[in-house]
Amino acid sequence: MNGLPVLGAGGWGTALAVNAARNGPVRLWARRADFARTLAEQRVNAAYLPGVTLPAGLEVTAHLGEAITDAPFALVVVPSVGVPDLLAALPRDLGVVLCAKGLAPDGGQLSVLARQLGFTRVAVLSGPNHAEEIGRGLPAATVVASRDGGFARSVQAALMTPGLRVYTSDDETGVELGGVLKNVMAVAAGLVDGLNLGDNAKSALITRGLREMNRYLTALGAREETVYGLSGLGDLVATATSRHSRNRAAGEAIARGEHPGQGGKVVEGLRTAGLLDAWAAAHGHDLPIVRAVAHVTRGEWTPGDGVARLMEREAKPEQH
Ligand SMILES: NC(=O)C1=CN([C@@H]2O[C@H](COP(=O)(O)OP(=O)(O)OC[C@H]3O[C@@H](n4cnc5c(N)ncnc54)[C@H](O)[C@@H]3O)[C@@H](O)[C@H]2O)C=CC1
Ligand SMILES: O=C(CO)COP(=O)(O)O
Repeated sequence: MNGLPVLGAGGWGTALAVNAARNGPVRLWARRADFARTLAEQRVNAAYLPGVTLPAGLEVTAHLGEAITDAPFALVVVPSVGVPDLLAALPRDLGVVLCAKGLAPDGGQLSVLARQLGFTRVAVLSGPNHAEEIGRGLPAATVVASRDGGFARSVQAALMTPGLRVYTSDDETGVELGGVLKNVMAVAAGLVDGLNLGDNAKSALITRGLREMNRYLTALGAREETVYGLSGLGDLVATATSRHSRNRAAGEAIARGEHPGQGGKVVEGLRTAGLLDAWAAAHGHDLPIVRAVAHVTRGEWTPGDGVARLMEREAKPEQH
């Protein structure tokens, strides 16, 4: 086997693999052998990305060693909970492109964890990128960020296609955390939708959510221009307003008193809200929307309580 390794055969891994196969061979790794066999035989990922045919240059394997042999780098596209174990199983001289939009178990960045584990070529990939649209080849743009500019450009070359415009950045923290935070804001946007609070409320939520993202990201060293780029504002808009978003749909379900599960597909914002709320409490940061989402998703506040607490905060200038 040869080609670009894409590790994780959910919706996003499959869409990235289909896109990269326009440039050359791709090896898609699925954790479960029976699932890998089904994908290889049916040439479609009916469970996570229905309606998208797997092209001929895309091979599927459940053997991790086979998937990465002789490859300079791999895309890591499993949900954030699975990233630590997968990284631990990879050789440290492999470049890793972290594509999950979630946090490490300690609430820190997955890119920081990768470096702690001994990886030296680390990049993050994030942007307004619904798998359902990229899998179909609809036009989209994304960002690959790495401290190592040469590595970012290699990843850019592997993923840039007529359907996907890939920009580079050296602001790893900004690009990574934009995608993490916007998921929580999308859950909040779903709560607004499910409660039928209207367009003004949704717009206020998105705008104040962006302000909250800006406070958190810049406190952690991100550049403000990154917050207003594709991986920040771009992905916030894409997710908070999308019929595809599982995070938005989970918020909507909670507001209606239903279970937030999305048919076995990962909803990163639910886990992230709790981790970020704990981080904010421990470090004296004010993240009111994150706090409301964490309390509502844990069932400690009703969705109505969450809205009331946000509306009743102290009066202040817009810039604060
Ligand atoms: N779906 C999308 O449009 C996009 C998703 N992402 C991010 O990509 C990451 C993966 O999401 P999706 O592919 O959408 O998820 P998904 O819910 O479509 O599929 C998850 C896949 O990961 C596998 N998996 C679950 N736990 C695992 C583990 N511990 N080790 C290995 N494999 C495991 C599942 O079997 C499944 O194949 C998430 O962090 C998500 O936020 C980022 C951009 C777009
Ligand atoms: O990250 C995404 C789009 O950029 C996908 O969002 P959801 O996980 O909410 O579906």
